[in-house]
Amino acid sequence: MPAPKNPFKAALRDDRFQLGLWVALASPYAAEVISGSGYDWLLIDGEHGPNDIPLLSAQIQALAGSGSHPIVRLPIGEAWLIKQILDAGAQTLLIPMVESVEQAQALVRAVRYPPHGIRGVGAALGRASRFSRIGDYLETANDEICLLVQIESRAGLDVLDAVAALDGVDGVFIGPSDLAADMGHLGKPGSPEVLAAITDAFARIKTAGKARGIMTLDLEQARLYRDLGATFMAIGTDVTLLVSATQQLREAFLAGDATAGPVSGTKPVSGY
Ligand SMILES: O=C(O)C(=O)C[C@H](O)[C@@H](O)CO
Repeated sequence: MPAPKNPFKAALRDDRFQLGLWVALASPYAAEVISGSGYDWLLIDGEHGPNDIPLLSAQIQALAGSGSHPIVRLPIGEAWLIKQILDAGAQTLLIPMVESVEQAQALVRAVRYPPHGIRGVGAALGRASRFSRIGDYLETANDEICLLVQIESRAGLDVLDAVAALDGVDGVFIGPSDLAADMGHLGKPGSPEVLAAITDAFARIKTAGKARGIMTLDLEQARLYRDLGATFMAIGTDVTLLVSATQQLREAFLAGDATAGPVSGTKPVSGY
């Protein structure tokens, strides 16, 4: 029995657009709630969410069987962290702040077993092999791992073509917030200079035949990014949605406007 197929990697290979959401509440319960909302992927954020390996693993478990594929973002692309989270069952990783070809090459090797890489052999202890119940895991795992790297600085843009061309890099995610900050537009990812850099980056990634990823909290910007060729895109975060929905509901009630609730038109399950 081989390693589980990676539906997200297959979709990228077929150039099928994938819509996602950022999940940073560091709660398996919240992740499971969100997994019923129909997103193709959910980004479990180990960089800016207060997550550790056990919590990241629990959120991967919470999404099991849902239609939302878990993409785990590690805080840094260290081989030992990659080994742990792959053994825990992650099949798609997003690694932030890639700024050299050597760094990207090391990431490719970290997600692959020898002789093609350096991933430590221990999956028999982890969810990845269904605790050794997948007998052919070692021989079939490499092909079902999807490696996404983040280019989110001017240094990263300088090496983008070489990074995107690497065998084993399946997609490149442009981090608009960090890229804007590095370009001198802190807090302004929609700045014309940043948008021009993203537009150019998407074209270069497409030339390399790889998937283009991005995220935004602005639906108008999301449609623009989609028109620019985004292949996988997140359009919100659990944290900001929770803040806005709870605040809007209170304000609507206090204003006496019962129709303006953030989820008006959605009836709770009967017996609520
Ligand atoms: O630079 C970016 O933008 C990203 O990498 C996404 C952010 O880190 C995400 O946390 C939303 O703010």
